[in-house]
Amino acid sequence: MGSRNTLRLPVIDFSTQELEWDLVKGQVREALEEYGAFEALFDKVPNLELWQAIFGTFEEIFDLPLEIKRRNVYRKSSLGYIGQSPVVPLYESIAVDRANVLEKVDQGFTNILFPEGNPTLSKNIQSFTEQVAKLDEIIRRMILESFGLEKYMDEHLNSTTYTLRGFKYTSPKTTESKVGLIPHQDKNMISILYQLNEVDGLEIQTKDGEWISVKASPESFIVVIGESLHAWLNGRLSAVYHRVMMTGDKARYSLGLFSVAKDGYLVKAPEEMVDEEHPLLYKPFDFAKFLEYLGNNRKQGGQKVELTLKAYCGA
Ligand SMILES: O=C(O)CCC(=O)C(=O)O
Ligand SMILES: [Fe+2]
Repeated sequence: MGSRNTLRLPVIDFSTQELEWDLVKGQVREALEEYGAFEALFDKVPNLELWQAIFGTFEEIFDLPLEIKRRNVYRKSSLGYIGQSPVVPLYESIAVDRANVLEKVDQGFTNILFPEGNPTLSKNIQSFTEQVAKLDEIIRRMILESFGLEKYMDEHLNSTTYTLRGFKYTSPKTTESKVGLIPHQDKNMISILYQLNEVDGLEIQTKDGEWISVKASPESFIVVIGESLHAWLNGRLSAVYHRVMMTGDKARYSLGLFSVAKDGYLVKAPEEMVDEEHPLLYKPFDFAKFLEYLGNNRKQGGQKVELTLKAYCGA
């Protein structure tokens, strides 16, 4: 596998007042076919103060003793706290499930951490999610249109909900690169990543196995395709491998908004995507059950099992 280079991901501008829909749709399709990822400019969103406010609370959580984080955050909320594992010691993250629904944020996240309530936090999380979700929706509309799948638009868009995750990568305090997050494909539909401070580290793998270092800017998001969308499109787009590499003496902070299929919804490739040339790759699957399978295998020390969607429901 090659070394990191200075290639840049395609940059796509979603921010003009009158978005040139067909032109941008073509750019999205091309970037996703080549890289499974791109950099998106989206002026309807940047509200750094709001995001830093959300992250300020996440940081307070990161600063709690591990025992308390695990007990209060991980067990009681549905996805919660992950971190301080021997495999990726620099990585920690906190998740808010159903982050687009105010009462779910209140019940599943805020009220657990702040029994006396913290309506501002819930509102900030929900409004961040709502704004970034607009970008997720535009991208998915463009993808469906570009594959001629308009008749599935409402069903597809209604089939998902959003998880918001905050990440902290502790500095390795070395000049040599250390793994912050191991190479992986996301499991969900689409991930939209936003780096909150000046410490870069995200890398995207190209088809030739080269790693592209992403140079983050406050104006842009990194959009990444996950395995669920890859499966729903029966392999027409690939879920891109990416990782985080850390050097130096500063921590890295980022946020990610993940569109995920709702519990109980079967992710199933439309018949238009299946033909002789493209035989069905995955049996229909329930995303929540897939996550459960991943969790159970990990708990049983199943690291040697290939924990991919293919292993779970390959056709
Ligand atoms: O922190 C980042 O920029 C990447 C996070 C990521 O890839 C993930 O959570 O799946
Ligand atoms: Fe990821």
